Amino acid sequence: MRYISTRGQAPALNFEDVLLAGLATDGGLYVPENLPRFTQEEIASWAGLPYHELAFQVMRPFVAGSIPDADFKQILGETYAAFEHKSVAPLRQLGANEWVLELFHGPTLAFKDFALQLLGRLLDYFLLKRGERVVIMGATSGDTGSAAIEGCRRCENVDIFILHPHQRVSDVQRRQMTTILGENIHNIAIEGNFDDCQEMVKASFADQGFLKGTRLVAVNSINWARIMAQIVYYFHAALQLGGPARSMAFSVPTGNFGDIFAGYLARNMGLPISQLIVATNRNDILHRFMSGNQYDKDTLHPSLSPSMDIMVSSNFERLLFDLHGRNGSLVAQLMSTFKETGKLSVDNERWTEARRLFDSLAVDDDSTCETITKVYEDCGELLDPHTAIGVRAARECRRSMSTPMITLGTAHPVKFPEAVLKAAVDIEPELPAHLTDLFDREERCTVLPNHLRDVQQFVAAHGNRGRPL
Ligand SMILES: Cc1ncc(COP(=O)(O)O)c(C=O)c1O
Ligand SMILES: N[C@@H](CCOP(=O)(O)O)C(=O)O
Repeated sequence: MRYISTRGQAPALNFEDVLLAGLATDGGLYVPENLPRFTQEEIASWAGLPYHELAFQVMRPFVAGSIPDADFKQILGETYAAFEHKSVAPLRQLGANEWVLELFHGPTLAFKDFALQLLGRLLDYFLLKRGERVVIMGATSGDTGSAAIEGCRRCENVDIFILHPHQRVSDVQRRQMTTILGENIHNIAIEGNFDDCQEMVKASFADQGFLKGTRLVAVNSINWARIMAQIVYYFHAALQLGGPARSMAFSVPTGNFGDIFAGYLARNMGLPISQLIVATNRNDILHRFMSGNQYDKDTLHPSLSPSMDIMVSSNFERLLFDLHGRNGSLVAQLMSTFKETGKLSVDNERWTEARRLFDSLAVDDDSTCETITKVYEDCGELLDPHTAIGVRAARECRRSMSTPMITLGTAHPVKFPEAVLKAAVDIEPELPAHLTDLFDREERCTVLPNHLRDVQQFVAAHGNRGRPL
């Protein structure tokens, strides 16, 4: 399998090199040159497979040529054994033909574990073979950071730097990152917002001189391997509810457009999906694009769903690439206009196509809390605020009552006590056994100003097991 850049100018890479990259050298994101497509019979034959075996079937074409089947199977077996629930991603029924796919039974209680538990193992696999040491830089609004640290903490050849917006992640999220101590683990709190953190990571890919020749690797969803692993659970959910013989609808709490892009790919790979709903919080650039063809930057507002406090949405570029017939020059022009003006719109035909592919809704904090309360009162399921946004959008945008509607349950409510408290439900979620002492653990974190140079100097000074590069 070969991967090409959405801006058309960077060299095509194989899976191993794409995993060990971040942004392409032309600033684009990598996508498969040809998407695999499965027949309905093939998909149907996977019913009842354990999660790691289904993952092998779905992801095998993407890693072809880079990992022998036996090694990939072993890595997947180990990856999904780290999840608490025997189904790995169980479905919970909320109402008539209405479900939540619980993606928070991994070690850090969010959907990011599905890809980052795998990514850490894949990095170890390739880096040990190559005898190479790399630096990881990641930006987080709370969940990617802890999942990346947890996924990579035992990697022998990795130094990891995670940037989060200072005082804009929940206490549980922060502590899940800052209490993992190790000479190769570095948490940096940036005096800015998530977009500032993400921009610094992307700028570092564009200019890697400060790394003195050490390779820079991404753990955010700009890394193709993240998207690849997130495709699997769409198949897993559909197969449990009678797919592919019947089609499904999915509602996806959305920020960086990675998780829903994985659903869009699952549909293009042959899984019958009749509706995909983009559910945002009040930071609604994606909803403004889907509903009015205006992908315009706005002020980023802190919300009760902090992990989705994102304005510039990385994977939107991957969609633009498809909408523009995979023409990299057109995408490069659009992205350059967006960089200069903070605004982007597409021609009417392409926008109509985007609207055919996705429905969307923006949900504010009050409606988020209302939904947490209602769902808890009606069926005893306590939603986290991100999932609640998905459920709200599912209920408001649903097109057919006879099609199963599945909302991705992206995080465990215990990570967001503020929203749960505001929703005034009579239950306080408890941290699972492996995290009960989270608030007693020592924290380590460096606060830095919102300046790229300070961050790059910090990385250069600590990038070799805490010593200078
Ligand atoms: C809990 C949670 N829900 C939803 C999202 C949105 O996912 P994506 O960025 O892939 O759109 C994120 C992070 O971005 C998250 O942490
Ligand atoms: N919500 C994310 C933001 C980063 O998104 P990613 O999927 O591109 O890593 C977070 O919690 O960090």
